[in-house]
This record gives sequence, C-alpha cells and structure tokens, in this order.
Amino acid sequence: MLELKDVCFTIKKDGEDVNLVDKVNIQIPRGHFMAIVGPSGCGKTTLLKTIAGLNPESAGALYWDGRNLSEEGDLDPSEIGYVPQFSVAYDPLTVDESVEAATRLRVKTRDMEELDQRIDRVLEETGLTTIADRHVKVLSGGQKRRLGLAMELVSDPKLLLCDEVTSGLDPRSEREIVRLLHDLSRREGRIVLSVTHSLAHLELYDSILVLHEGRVAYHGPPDQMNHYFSVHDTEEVYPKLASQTSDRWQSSWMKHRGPYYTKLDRNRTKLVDSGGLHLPADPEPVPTQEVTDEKEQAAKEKPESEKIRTPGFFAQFTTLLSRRWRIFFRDRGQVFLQLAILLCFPVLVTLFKDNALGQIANLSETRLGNVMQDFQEQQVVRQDQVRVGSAVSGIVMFQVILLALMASNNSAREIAGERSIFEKEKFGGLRPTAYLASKIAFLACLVLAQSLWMAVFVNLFAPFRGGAGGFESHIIFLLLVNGGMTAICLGISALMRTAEQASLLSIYLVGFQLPLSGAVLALPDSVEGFTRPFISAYWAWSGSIGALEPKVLEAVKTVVDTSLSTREACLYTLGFHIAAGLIAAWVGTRRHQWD
Ligand SMILES: Nc1ncnc2c1ncn2[C@@H]1O[C@H](COP(=O)(O)OP(=O)(O)OP(=O)(O)O)[C@@H](O)[C@H]1O
Repeated sequence: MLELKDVCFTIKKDGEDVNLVDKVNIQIPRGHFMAIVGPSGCGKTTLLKTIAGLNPESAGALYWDGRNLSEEGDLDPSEIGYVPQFSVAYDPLTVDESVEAATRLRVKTRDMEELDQRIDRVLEETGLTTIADRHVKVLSGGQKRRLGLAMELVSDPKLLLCDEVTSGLDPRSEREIVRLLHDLSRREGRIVLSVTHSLAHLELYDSILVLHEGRVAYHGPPDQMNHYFSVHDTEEVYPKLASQTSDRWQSSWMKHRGPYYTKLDRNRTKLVDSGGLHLPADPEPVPTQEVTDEKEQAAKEKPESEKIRTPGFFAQFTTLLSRRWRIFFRDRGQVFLQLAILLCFPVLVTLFKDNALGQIANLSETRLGNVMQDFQEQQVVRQDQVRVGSAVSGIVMFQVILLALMASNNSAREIAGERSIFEKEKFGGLRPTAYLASKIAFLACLVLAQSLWMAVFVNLFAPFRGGAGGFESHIIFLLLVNGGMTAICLGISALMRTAEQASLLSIYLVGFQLPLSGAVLALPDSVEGFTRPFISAYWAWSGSIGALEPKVLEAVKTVVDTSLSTREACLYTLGFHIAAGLIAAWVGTRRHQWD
C-alpha cells in the first residue's frame, strides 16, 4: 500500500512559502489504478514527482507497505517506474534496441536467455511485438507512449507513475493507452497512478483524485464524482472547482470522504472476488498504523534471489558505450559532418605549407667587412625568418584552433542534448560515473582520430620542422589541446541547462582562443597574466613551437612577441585543463536537473 500523510511540497516565492502540494492524505492499495486530474497548474505533476521522490516532501510522510520512505530510504529504482511527459527513447534506435538498452541498464540478468525473455514479455505486454524492429523516429504518438511504458516495465516496478501519457493522442489511442495502464495495474499488485488532463475513460480507473491548487478536492470512485460535485456531466467538474477556494474544497472533502472510501473498499472486494484483480501471493500489507511486527513485514519482502538488482558499473558502461556508437553510426548527418571535419580541416592547413617549407639562409660566420653587404645579408636572413617563422607558427596555431573547434563540436551537446533522458535513466538506477565514463571513452576515440589525422596528414605535406622527438611532442600537444577542450566543453555540457546554452558557450570559448593566445598579437601584460592560464590554445601552440629545431624556433621568435613557456609547464597546464573539464562534467552529471 502507498500512503500519503499530510504531504506538502513547499517552494519559496518572493520570500514567502507557497505550498504547491498541500496536506495530501490518501491511501492506495496494491493493484489500484488511480487518475490524478485537475485544472492546468493545479499541481498534478508536482504531486507525482513528490511521490516519486524527485521533489522531497517539505512536510508529512510517504509510506510504502508501512515503511516510512523518507526515514527508512526510498523505494529501490527497480521498484518504481516513472513515465514522463517527454520521450525517453533515442530516435535512431529501434523499439527492440531501446527496450534492450533499458533492460541492460536497469536489470542484472543471469544470462542472455533471461534478458531476451524479459524483453519479449515487456514487448508483448505493451503490444509492441509486431513493431519491435521499427525505428523510434517513425513511431506514432501512441506507440511512443507504449515504448515509454515498456522501458519502465522492464524492472517489474511495483509502483508505476505516468505523467500525461495520453496527452496529444487521438481518442482511440488514448483509450488504448488507458486500457493498457488499467491492465498493467491488474498484474502482480502493481499500483498505477496516471496524471491526465483528460476526463475521458474515467470508468476504467479504480479511483479519481481531483486536485485543486495542490489540495485534494475529491478522491473516490469515478461514478461518484459527479454526485460529489453536484454536476450532471464530468466536464462541469473543473468549472465547479473554480466556484470556491481550494481550502474550502479540502475541508469539505475531509468532512464527507467516509462514504466514498467505503464505496472504494466495496468495489475492491468485488473485483478481487470476481477474479478481476490478481494480487501477489504475499498477503496484502496492512496500513501503517497497524504495522507492529517487523518480522511480519520482512516476511512479505521477496526473497533475495528474486529481487531485481541493478547492473554493475562495467555492465552499464558497456551498454551505454555500445548504444552511443550505434546512435552515432545511425545518424548519417553526424557521421558525414564528423568525416567532413576530419578530412577537410587538415587540408585547409596544408594550403599554407609553401612558406613553411622555405629555407632560412645562414649568416656568414665572419663579417664581410663591408657594412652594406653585411646589412643586405642580414636582411635576407631576416626576410627568411619572417616568412618561415610566420608560416610555421601560423600552421601550428591553425592546427590547434581547428582541433579546438572540433572539440567543441564533439562534446558541447553530448550531455546537454540528452539531459532529460539521462535524468530519467539516473532515476532508474543508472550510475552517473558509468554514464560519464562512457562519454569519455566515446569522445577519446574522436579525439585520437582527429588529432592523429591532423598531425599525420599535415606532416605529409608540410613536415613538422622539429628537432629530435619534435614531431612526437607536437602530436602530444595536439592530442592534449583537443582532449582539453573536449573535456572543458563536456563540463559545460553537463553544467548548462540546455544544449543551446552549452553550444553557445563552447563556441565563444573556442572563438576567444586565437586572439587571447598571443600567437597573432601580443597581449598587454596585465591581460596576459590573467587570461593565459585558461587559454588551452596558447599552451598547445607554445609546447609545439618549443619542439621546433633551433633555427626555425629562432625564426618564430623573431615574428612573435609573446614569450614561450617550458615544455613541462605546457604539459601540466593542458593536463590540468583536461582534469578541470572532467571534474566539471562529474559535478554536472551528479547534479539533479530534472525540469
Ligand atoms: N520547482 C518549482 N518551482 C516553482 N514553481 C513550480 C515548481 N514546480 C512547479 N511549479 C509551479 O507549480 C504549479 C503546478 O505545476 P504542475 O506542473 O504540478 O501543474 P500541473 O497540474 O501538472 O499542470 P499541467 O496540467 O499544465 O501540466 C505551476 O504553477 C508551476 O509553474
């Protein structure tokens, strides 16, 4: 039994406490199907989230089979299913793949056979078997809602919470979904609570909870609702609600609820007697106030071997990583963009190769004695140095900036773009560390491919003019700048509320790299000291320039006023950027961000 006792959810508005859910008292037995209805903004979703534990109750308490959930711990993620208003499936995947991923993330199965059985059962229960190989993007609204339900049913939740799962559907699909929810509540004593705007098909529910400004105005059998509100038609209930204040409705309900609860009990007894409701073998748990014997309570729990257990870190990590690659390869636009960037950006760099390949004349060991000739010789050397130094420095900076651009394209939307799905999966037991690790593994592959190809391709046409180990050093700095910017943009993606915000901030970050690196124009000392630590492009450029052979290094120094840093300083700073980005991503993924 689910029981709410004086449950409130309070927020601060203009310094004042406002109860979005106000002293809700209800008892819902196992195998019960309840609709939560009420005018828009009356707090239906807020109440559902409070029951789910997404909004911690500000006062009162919730009990599950007599267990105080706030004191003795929430329900296990596998015991509760929450179907939100938004789609929780990825468009490029098929129905079968979506349900399989949901199962692998939520349920630890013994073997493939058990996994397949579970998937098949859920597909059958939700009527999706015949369209199991269809892609999510081509599903109808009703089929998407069924899929959302299927992805929750994989863990056999005892409590299924549905938020507006029928909104926007045609009347036939709406009835089918309500009928499906009704049937789901008839199995294994599952409680199904459904928030809905619609007052159609109310006869399929066991009880209707009418909310008004966060307060209970009615909770009783569907066929008694019109009588209680003294209306002829259900459609007249909402206008009637507006006729008096919510606290009057609340106190009126408290006064008159007795007979309605008696009717609910009678309906339930009839249902059980007629065999229309199959409760689990366990005896129906007694209400909280009657729970005295802890041993008796423990006996009602499923044996350990039958309990659904959440898969470990590694299992979730591999499921997420393989799903990410599958989504990547199915999205042709994304693959094409990544390939175009990977191949074209290095080509762009090689357009500037000619000057970088030029020779730098040597100054004679001895002075010629002729001032004019000495001057002309120095001029020639100086011109070579300017030409070669500018080109070499420019090419390195161009590589660095293009890799930074690729980095922002890699990760700016990676988390923010799927935040709602991630939050939903986190609620279902996904470990944020497994999620983050899968993102890092996926992005590391992109970073490796992009950086190595950039270094090797450009080197084919404009060989890096490094000393011993210079090219290897250059590769490391290209990897580090791409890795650092990818990590920072991933951090931004995890911290921002929307994908648009994350993309914009990441693009600004890349845009400022070139002017603030000092590689083009030296910055004023006051600005440089402040900005330099944060500019990855400077450290990668400086590290690579430091790996040039001495003569070319001298040439670069003649054209750039900005001082170079030691190799170690560049390595450590870029390493720090990677660490900072990953820490930000870790903090962001742990944060609760369910709108
Ligand atoms: N965290 C929050 N902070 C401030 N206001 C909130 C918060 N959550 C909900 N609200 C406000 O509380 C009210 C109830 O919101 P809720 O989404 O629960 O209503 P609802 O009955 O589900 O509405 P609808 O049927 O339109 O979806 C709304 O006015 C909403 O703006």
